[in-house]
This record gives sequence, structure tokens and C-alpha cells, in this order.
Amino acid sequence: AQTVWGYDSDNGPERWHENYPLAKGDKQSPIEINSKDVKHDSSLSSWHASYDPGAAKTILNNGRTCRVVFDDTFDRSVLRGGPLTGAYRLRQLHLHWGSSDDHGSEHVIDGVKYAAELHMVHWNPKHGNFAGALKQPDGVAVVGIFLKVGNTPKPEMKRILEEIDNIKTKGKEAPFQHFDPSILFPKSRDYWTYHGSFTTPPCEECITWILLREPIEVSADQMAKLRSLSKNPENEPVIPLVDNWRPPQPVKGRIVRASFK
Ligand SMILES: NS(=O)(=O)c1c(F)c(F)c(S(=O)(=O)CCO)c(N[C@H]2CCc3ccccc32)c1F
Ligand SMILES: [Zn+2]
Repeated sequence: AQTVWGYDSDNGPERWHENYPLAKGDKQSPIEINSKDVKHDSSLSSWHASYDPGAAKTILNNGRTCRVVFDDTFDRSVLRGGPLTGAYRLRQLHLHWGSSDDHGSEHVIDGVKYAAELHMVHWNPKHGNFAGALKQPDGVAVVGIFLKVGNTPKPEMKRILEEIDNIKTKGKEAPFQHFDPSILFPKSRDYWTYHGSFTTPPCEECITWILLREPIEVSADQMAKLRSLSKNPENEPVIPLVDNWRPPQPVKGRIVRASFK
């Protein structure tokens, strides 16, 4: 039987292309960003998020990540500006993390792997619905925020981490309301942007990536909390949900632009 994709040796990123041929495309994500190859683009405007806290609905452990989903049936929580044309609707946010603090992010910056990377997935309503947007090069925009372990953890991460105990195993879902994810943004709005793909199958190349330069801080305990999630369903042997990151993919001549000098 076809093994469902995952992050283990028998179903991990090196084998995704067997069932998802796009995984071997020329515009795959994540990538390694080297500052010396980045092009400062003074024409890049700043990005703006206007999120309605009431749009937050539930938090879910889908066995691959922990995901918060939002009501995206109208322009309720949107991202504008930066490299984007028009308003993109916030659909979900999720994280990638490692089995220890020295790795876990998907994008790697000048050789630095962060402990985790938070993604806010938005889609372009001009394409009708999310499924339609997946098929367009300007269909999706993902804001990536790096998480580093420090001793002045950002209190705003607490809300997500407090819910972890209610979604320990695959398939567990809990209400997650009255949450404005823009509280997670760092102070600086500096970002890198490039064109790439989902970092999970089906790996469609429909994403405008907006990676924030300034990481946010989490505590070692908060990272341990994230690592306490399991990828197995309830009442099955415990398999820790860790190392759910895809390694950097070939840049293949793509230009990474920076909004800052
Ligand atoms: N790093 S990332 O931003 O590329 C990215 C993920 F890493 C990730 F895990 C997910 S998922 O939905 O939790 C699991 C895969 O469906 C999605 N969800 C997307 C991927 C494709 C798809 C299809 C339907 C609904 C959501 C998604 C995702 F966009
Ligand atoms: Zn992601």
C-alpha cells in the first residue's frame, strides 16, 4: 500500500516525489538564504496584516503539525502589501520544529537553523477558493516567523502552547477562539521574499514567501511543550511529533529579495 507521506526514512522528503512529482520542481521550498546572494529591492513596500480575532476557530493536531484554522469565507483576516497584489485571506497557521533546540526551522539563514518556524498561510481570493489558489503562481502567501530559544520568551506564544495539552494526539482538535495571530509578529517588519512552494506534499509552486528577518523568542520549556505532541492517534504507541521540517531545496537561479539593506 502507498505509505502516506511523512518525515520518516520510509516516507520522508527524499521519497515524496514518488507520489508527488511536483516535489522535484524548480521552485521548491524551503531554501537556504545567503545574505550575499540577496538583492535589496527598494520598491518593496511594507506588508500589513489586519486580522479579526473572531476569525480564529480551532487548533488541531493533524499528526504532522499543530495547526490553528481561521474562518476564510470572506475578507475577514487579510494580509496586504509587501510583494503582494491585493488582499490574501488567512486560512491557517502551523509550526515546524526539531527534536532539539539547535534545529527545526525549514528555511536556513546564513547557515543558521532556528529551533522552529511558524507559518501563516494566506490565499488569494481572486482564484475563487483555496483549491483554485493552489494552482496559481500568485495563489498563496505564507508569512514565516523564526523561533529562537532565549530567556525573554514572547508571552504571546503562550496561548498556542497552553492548548497543546488538549491536542496531544493525532486527530485531536480543540476550540481556539478570540486570537489575533499578529501579536506573534516581531518588532521589525524587515523581510525576505521569493517564489516557492508548499513545504509539504503536494508541494505546489504557488507560494509568495515572506520571511521575517527578526526571530521571536521562546523558552526551552515552550519548545519542550511543542515536542510533547505525538504523531500517533490516542491509545496507540507514543511517537513524538518532532522534526517535521523539510530540508532546504535547490534555489535553481531564483532571486531572493530583501525589503531592507
Ligand atoms: N509549510 S506549508 O505552509 O507549505 C504547509 C505545511 F507545512 C503543512 F503542514 C500544511 S498542513 O495542512 O498542516 C498538512 C499538509 O496538508 C499546509 N497546508 C497546506 C498544504 C497543501 C494544502 C492543501 C489543503 C489544505 C492545506 C494545505 C501547508 F501549507
Ligand atoms: Zn509550514
